[in-house]
Amino acid sequence: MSVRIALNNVGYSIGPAKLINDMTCAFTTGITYVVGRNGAGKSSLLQLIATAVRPDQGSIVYSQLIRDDQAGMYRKQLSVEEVRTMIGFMPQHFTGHSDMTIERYLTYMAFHKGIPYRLVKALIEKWLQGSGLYELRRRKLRSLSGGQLRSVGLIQALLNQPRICILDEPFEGLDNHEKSMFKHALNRLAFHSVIIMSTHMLDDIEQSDNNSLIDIEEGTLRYSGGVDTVDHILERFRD
Ligand SMILES: Nc1ncnc2c1ncn2[C@@H]1O[C@H](COP(=O)(O)OP(=O)(O)OP(=O)(O)O)[C@@H](O)[C@H]1O
Repeated sequence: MSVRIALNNVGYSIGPAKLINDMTCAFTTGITYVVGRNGAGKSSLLQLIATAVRPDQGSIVYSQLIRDDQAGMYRKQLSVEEVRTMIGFMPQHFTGHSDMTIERYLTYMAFHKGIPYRLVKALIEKWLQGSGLYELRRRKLRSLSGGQLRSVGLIQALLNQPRICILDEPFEGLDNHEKSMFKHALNRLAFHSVIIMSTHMLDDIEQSDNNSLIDIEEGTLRYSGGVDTVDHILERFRD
């Protein structure tokens, strides 16, 4: 059932540097694009939501709509442990396990995510075929190009159709075929998952009622809302 992520006055610092400043916003089912200039705090925000780092001010509350025969519909607050089992995350500098082959790494990740043994081989084969990585499946991650490694990072994040999917610059370095395959997969996932992705590539922002956008500047929220009414925000980045 649907997940909601609410940030309440979230602040995050490293030493004296204030990376995220008093941020209040919420994420629900669909794709939310996170935009902002270099150094705006996009990666920091995604790391916070992915539970990779903790806020030093405010809170992040994860909840899920539950249907219960006795209690009816209600929102259950999720623990960090529960949230972590629901997250697919691709960080900005994804490396995976550089000594593993693509096939071995994805198999390892599939087991790690609890995908039943009997489904793993066919599932990975399908992703590798779709992304054009099948012929490279016995190559070690460390020998891949930036775009190929990014594709592996995206596959591991999407493998188990996570209810929460956090992707930092997912399309960087991908060719058109790879990009359209992953966009298609994300659009399908967006019907029942919260997808949050940062992007520099404004042309990749898809106009849809289901999609949202947040714009941050120097760690502060400048805009949070629909994608359709924000051409003026996007103009800021086209210069
Ligand atoms: N370990 C750190 N110590 C101090 N400052 C940091 C650290 N990591 C990041 N910063 C600073 O925090 C700010 C936000 O960084 P962040 O990587 O979140 O931005 P970003 O919007 O993702 O940038 P980009 O688009 O260039 O990847 C930047 O000014 C960055 O220099």
